[in-house]
Amino acid sequence: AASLAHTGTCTLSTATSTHKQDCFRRTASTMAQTIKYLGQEEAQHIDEELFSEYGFSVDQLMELAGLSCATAVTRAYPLTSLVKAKPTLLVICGPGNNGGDGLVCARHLKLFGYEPTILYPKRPNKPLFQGLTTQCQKMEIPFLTEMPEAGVIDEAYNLVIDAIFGFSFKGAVREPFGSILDVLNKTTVPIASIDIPSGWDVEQGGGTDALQPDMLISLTAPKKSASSFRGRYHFLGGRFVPPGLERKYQLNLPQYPGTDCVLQL
Ligand SMILES: NC(=O)C1=CN([C@@H]2O[C@H](COP(=O)(O)OP(=O)(O)OC[C@H]3O[C@@H](n4cnc5c(N)ncnc54)[C@H](OP(=O)(O)O)[C@@H]3O)[C@@H](O)[C@H]2O)[C@H](O)CC1
Ligand SMILES: [K+]
Repeated sequence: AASLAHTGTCTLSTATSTHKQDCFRRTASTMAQTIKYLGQEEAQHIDEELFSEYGFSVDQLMELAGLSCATAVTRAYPLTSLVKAKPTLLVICGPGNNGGDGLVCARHLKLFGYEPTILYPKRPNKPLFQGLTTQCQKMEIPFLTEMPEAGVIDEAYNLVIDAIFGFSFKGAVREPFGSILDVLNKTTVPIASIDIPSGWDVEQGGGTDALQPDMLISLTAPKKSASSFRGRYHFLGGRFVPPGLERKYQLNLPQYPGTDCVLQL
């Protein structure tokens, strides 16, 4: 029965439970195709409208986005599943709001029992990011002063969280992030990318030498590049979209279960 293909939830009485789970996952993923995959400008317009028309502040949405990311990570990599003796994670934060999501995510993961370490090489001189950095320091999360070598990362951490670039990334990667991405490409530890795998074109995806994350957490709605994602876990987070905005952009968001802030696609 396991070799039979289904497009709906399997009702075969002879099917194994694994087969039924596979069928269920395929059905969910077929349904997920109806979600709108956003272009770069569209994602930026939605973001701006959330602030200008809908009255949100950046810190509010960043908190919800970062909490979604931390929650999704706990679903995909529960504490009990980690292979290293300690539940260590490396969170790499970039210079924009994607990096801010990473700082919030790290803080919540610490509260969830993980041991995050942060690399934050380019810190914007703005109260929001200074506050998020202080909060992480007060949570006793260590900050690295430089990117470790690939072998050291593989030895020391269970997972890398990529919060380097999000939907405003454009052009060739500038330093110090080019070297950081080069190291990440040499690691074997799984990578969980927030919103976009860093270095990927937001719409076209990554080239042959691009990062291949094990997990992608799309915020608000997936971006076009998410259709090239081949990792194991694709989650949707950022459950804050008002109905008028969802209608205007025809996002066709799936219903989040109950009070959950994430949904596996
Ligand atoms: N509505 C939502 O879903 C929300 C999502 N959030 C998160 O915010 C990011 C988008 O944040 P934004 O600040 O607009 O942009 P990024 O984080 O993607 O990056 C901007 C910084 O990256 C630098 N940059 C851009 N291209 C390159 C490059 N080729 N090389 C090096 N550096 C680059 C850029 O530098 P500049 O010098 O150009 O200024 C910026 O510093 C979204 O993806 C979500 O993760 C919000 O948290 C909540 C709402
Ligand atoms: K990212």
